[in-house]
Amino acid sequence: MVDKKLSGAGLRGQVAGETALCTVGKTGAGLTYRGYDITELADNAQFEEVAYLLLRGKLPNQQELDAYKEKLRGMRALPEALKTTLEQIPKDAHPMDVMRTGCSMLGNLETETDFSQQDDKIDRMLALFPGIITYWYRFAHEGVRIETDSDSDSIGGHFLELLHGKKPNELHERVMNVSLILYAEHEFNASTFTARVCASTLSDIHSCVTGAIGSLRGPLHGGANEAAMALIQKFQSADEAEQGLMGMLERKEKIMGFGHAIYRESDPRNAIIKKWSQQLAEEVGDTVLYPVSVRCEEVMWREKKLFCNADFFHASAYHFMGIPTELFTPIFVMSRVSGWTAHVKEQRANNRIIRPSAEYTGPEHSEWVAIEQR
Ligand SMILES: CC(=O)SCCNC(=O)CCNC(=O)[C@H](O)C(C)(C)COP(=O)(O)OP(=O)(O)OC[C@H]1O[C@@H](n2cnc3c(N)ncnc32)[C@H](O)[C@@H]1OP(=O)(O)O
Ligand SMILES: O=C([O-])CC(=O)C(=O)O
Repeated sequence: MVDKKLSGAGLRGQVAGETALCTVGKTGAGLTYRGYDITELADNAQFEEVAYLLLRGKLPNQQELDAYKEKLRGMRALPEALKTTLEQIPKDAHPMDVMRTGCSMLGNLETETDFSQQDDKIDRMLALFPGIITYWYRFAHEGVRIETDSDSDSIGGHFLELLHGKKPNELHERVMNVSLILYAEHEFNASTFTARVCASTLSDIHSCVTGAIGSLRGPLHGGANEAAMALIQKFQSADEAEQGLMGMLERKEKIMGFGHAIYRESDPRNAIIKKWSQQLAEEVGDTVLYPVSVRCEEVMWREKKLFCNADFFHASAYHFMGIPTELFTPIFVMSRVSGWTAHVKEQRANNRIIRPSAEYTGPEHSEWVAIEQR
């Protein structure tokens, strides 16, 4: 993909606005949040610290971070009416639809009536999203009504604790933290652009995020981590994976978790999550999924010069932590809500309604035909 053209359909390569939040692929491969390199953030930061950076414009000092985490911990309780709504959603619903409904319902219960409330509304979503998805999931699948408070100090640890009903080990909490950092922000991707378009009409924050969840759901965007899992699970060995992929490429099928709209050489998030996936594979004694994933990566590069994006090794990493596949994209939501809402704030601070033009390709003039003559 080295000679990838950033032009043509899909608004590719067109500047659609300004942002001080993020650069993607500036050197062909890099990713920065407010100037900080993603590798450094993943190595050193807590997700809450990164959310603060995106939403408040600077890294917090220790006191600020402690206060921010304390605030988020205090906002984890689900309103009763939201629990009732979640209990109505069928067991076979897609969890992304549950997230969308959960966010939308929250907007009814705790409406943002004035933009001066935006920071509190955003923090509430960050604090509440793990509870929304796990409350529904465990009610629908196990028939239990869980408490959505936990002692966990981090959003990632909180999610795992609610999902599994017990404290995660240190490695799992760490990987969740890294994963949430990697997924937090990515410039004008489809879901973020959705949020900004909605914000540009001066709509409320829950509408912006609800729309963004809908855009993230698709397999060409956030849904790719689930699709990647479905792919690697089909194979019993690396050799079988190679054979399977060659067949798919011959049939010109899309391989989910590969390629990117902006990066030309690699997605810097891949090397990071791949390393953690390997550690988790060692922890669980995996001898299939990780080698299968590595072989897929090798074959795709050798055959198509296509590289793994952020989603591919997330699939095995999440699986090794016992996370059901259908919850993969909702985790993306728990993280990206920080980026989406940082963009909403940025859009609101310097707004003009986003309304591009279209190239008309329809008929020049159509003669009116009465209904009985059609
Ligand atoms: C966190 C994220 O959202 S990352 C993205 C997650 N999405 C996926 O993993 C889905 C699979 N990947 C894709 O569909 C694409 O690579 C996208 C949507 C990410 C980017 O789309 P585009 O920018 O339009 O792709 P691009 O212009 O690089 O495509 C070039 C060629 O490579 C092909 N190609 C791109 N990705 C893939 C893939 N994963 N598998 C097979 N072929 C591919 C395209 O079909 C295209 O071929 P063509 O010229 O014969 O039509
Ligand atoms: O930037 C994109 O088009 C998709 C992506 O990787 C993301 O949103 O994380």
